[in-house]
Amino acid sequence: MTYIKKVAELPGLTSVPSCYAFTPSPNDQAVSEDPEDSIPIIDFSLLTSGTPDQRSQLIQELGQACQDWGFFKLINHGVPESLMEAMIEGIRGFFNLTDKEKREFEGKNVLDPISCGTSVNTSMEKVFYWRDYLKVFVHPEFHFPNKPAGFSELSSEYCERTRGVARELLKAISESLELEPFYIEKVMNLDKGLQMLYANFYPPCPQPELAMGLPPHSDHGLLSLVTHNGIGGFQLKHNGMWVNVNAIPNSFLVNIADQLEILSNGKYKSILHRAVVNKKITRISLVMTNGPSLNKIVNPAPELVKNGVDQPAYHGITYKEYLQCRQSSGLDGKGNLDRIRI
Ligand SMILES: O=C(O)CCC(=O)C(=O)O
Ligand SMILES: [Fe+2]
Repeated sequence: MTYIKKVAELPGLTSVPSCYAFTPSPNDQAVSEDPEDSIPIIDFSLLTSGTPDQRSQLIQELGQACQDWGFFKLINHGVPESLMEAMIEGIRGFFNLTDKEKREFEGKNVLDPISCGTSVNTSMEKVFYWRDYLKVFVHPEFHFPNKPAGFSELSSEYCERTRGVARELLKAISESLELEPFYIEKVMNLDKGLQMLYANFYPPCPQPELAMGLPPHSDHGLLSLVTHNGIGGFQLKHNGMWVNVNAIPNSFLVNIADQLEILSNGKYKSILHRAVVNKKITRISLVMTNGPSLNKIVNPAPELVKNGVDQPAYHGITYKEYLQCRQSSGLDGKGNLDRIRI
């Protein structure tokens, strides 16, 4: 297995090696011409320190964003910008380690607390993605590579802060579903909730139209908080078209993930998104997924089944099994969720 960083740095590389070249389908390449201005923006500070009126107005906007987009940009979230920037530099430092150093952290199994590698699952793929990754379980137990120096301490703080933001958002999302504020927190056992960090490294690519950073997929947890180094490449699917999303500086891109789609019985749908690559600049992204505890069986909330739809739309499944199925079937749109749809 060769890291894509190494491939991209080969002197005189002018074309994509065939094992990274996809046949582009015209349908899939279409990107919406609409300005991205319509993507909802949620002001987190109104949730935590707004007046009761501002808070309830915001919860309504949040519910609308979850329903219409499954996605929003989060501003004024209280995580220091310096910490976010330091994390991106920590990730850069990690991928700049030697191959030998990185190999120490290669995991074998989907439930290994630390793993790094290239593409998504090279043992199954015929064509590889233009992406190196580091994936770490950071809660309920904090694991982390011990290199580069200081990165683990920084990450510990970042994980705790983003977990706090996610919990506050999940409280508001519970309310937007007309459930009591701590509903999701309690039924998902968030005190033992699995939080995972994904660091993605996409080096420049000589033919970005042939390669793919990450294929269309939805995230597996409840809610993901994404940041990046300011380089475009994140696209989400909205009304059948891909929309380019550029982050507002110092904001999070927040997406609804599969367990929240199940819990809400499909009222809030997990969003399909992907990462495209570019010719000039390395793109780094940092994704924090916040999920239930591993042994939690996730079901549609009975309160929501009674209130709206007649029948549960998904079979219950433990989060652990869900992760294992996803790993063995690969990143395939929303295929993993489709398997448990009733
Ligand atoms: O690189 C990105 O912006 C998105 C990454 C992503 O979707 C993921 O790691 O799940
Ligand atoms: Fe994702």
